[in-house]
Amino acid sequence: MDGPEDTDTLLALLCSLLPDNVVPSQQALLEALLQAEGNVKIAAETLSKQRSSDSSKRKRHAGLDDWLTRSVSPHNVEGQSFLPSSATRAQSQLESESLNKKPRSGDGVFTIRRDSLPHSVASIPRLPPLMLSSPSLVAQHTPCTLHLGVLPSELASRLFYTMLYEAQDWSRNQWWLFGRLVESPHRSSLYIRHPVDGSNEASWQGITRAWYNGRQSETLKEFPSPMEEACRIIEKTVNVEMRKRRRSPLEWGGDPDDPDGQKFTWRANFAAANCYEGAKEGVGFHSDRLTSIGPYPTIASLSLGTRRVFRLREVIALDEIGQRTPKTFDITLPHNSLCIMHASTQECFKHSIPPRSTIDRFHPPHPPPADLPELASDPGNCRINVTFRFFRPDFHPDTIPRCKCGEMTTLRPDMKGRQRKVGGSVKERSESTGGDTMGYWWTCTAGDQNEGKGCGFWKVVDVKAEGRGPFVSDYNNKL
Ligand SMILES: O=C(O)CCC(=O)C(=O)O
Ligand SMILES: [Fe+2]
Repeated sequence: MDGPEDTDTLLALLCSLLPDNVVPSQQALLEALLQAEGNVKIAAETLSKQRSSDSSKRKRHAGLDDWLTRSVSPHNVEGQSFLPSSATRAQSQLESESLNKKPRSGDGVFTIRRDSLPHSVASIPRLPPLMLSSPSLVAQHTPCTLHLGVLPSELASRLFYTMLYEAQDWSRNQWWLFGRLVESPHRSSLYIRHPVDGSNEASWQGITRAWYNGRQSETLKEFPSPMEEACRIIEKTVNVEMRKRRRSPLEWGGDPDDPDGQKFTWRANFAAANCYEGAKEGVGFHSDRLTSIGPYPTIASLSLGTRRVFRLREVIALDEIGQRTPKTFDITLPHNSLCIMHASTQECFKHSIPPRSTIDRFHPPHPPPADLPELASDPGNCRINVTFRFFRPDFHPDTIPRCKCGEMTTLRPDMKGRQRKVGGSVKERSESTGGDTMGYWWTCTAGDQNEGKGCGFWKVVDVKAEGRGPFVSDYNNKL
């Protein structure tokens, strides 16, 4: 999973730490986070303790709401994130520094952070999530498709048990936020498929460092055999689906033909696996890091075990703010379902697995494989997610620009349309002309690990000058 870039991740983390009977408003959550200088554990303790004195607090929250609303002015509606995302770090370096500063004595916490407050949290009304309860509704409203019962039932069970066993060694991602080390509320791991483009595994090791937010400890594991079996089936499903869709110019165009002469073949060479144990584990809103998978990637996300809600939230461009409200969609992902995040999902939406108060118990339809050692986790209480991805050779770690910290930079889409030349609604961006209207940055994210201190490096991506490709657009030109 990716490092946190925004308030939502922080809010999700905070929610996951709260007892079921504590359900504060978003403003109350933000206030607690500010007071705790971003330490989610302290914020959670404060909120839990404050619960008994609700009536006096309500008065204070109304005051804060009022203050937040008043603080919004046309020139500062820009930031949707509580923390400036790395993509905007250069222009909001000062904000970022003020966020990392400890409050001076006598400073109201709101006074010192006035410029960096989450304007959009206060200013952009959020529509309640719309539940998309069938594959056709998913396809109609989002750039994703949902495929139920995608694997043979026995293989789905075998892969579930295998990954649950593997998950015992997975770790929680960690990163620095507000000067504190925070931890993802789920465990994850990265897997490599062999052979990868004829290159040796060592050449991809750099990717694990970036993947695990700079921690070198993890080594790449190979796909276990049921994952390989599943991957072959999933590749077929993805290719059938992709061939029905219009391709975006910046998508990978390097594997134009498969052995059957079909145009464009999607394949997976890496997989990121996640394990969510119990109702409270989840992942906050994020879009997947594009550094290795490039623009407009296709990601095939397999769900195994207990069903959970996958939440997608539109990110609207700055010029759309005030004109329309970003939509949020909930998709229930049952055991053995595949959600394909097609091209543009990462550019136009953020996604999350929100924590719940309860989850359905999962009854695996098959017993564990006889040769598998005993599991430490209760299978009825867990969800395994495997996201199959294609790491592009033209975005190999050796070719990724380094920032002044000496670390690999991160590829970020210009989700809010800051540098977009041609205006383009989310619909236009997701449907066709993505390559023409979407810009990208290389940005420093070294601060995720280095006690929050990055160098603020960012530069606009120029895929041609950087010698990347081939893209779908290059392929089309040759026709
Ligand atoms: O568990 C899921 O369905 C989502 C996982 C995810 O967002 C990720 O691995 O980046
Ligand atoms: Fe993700």
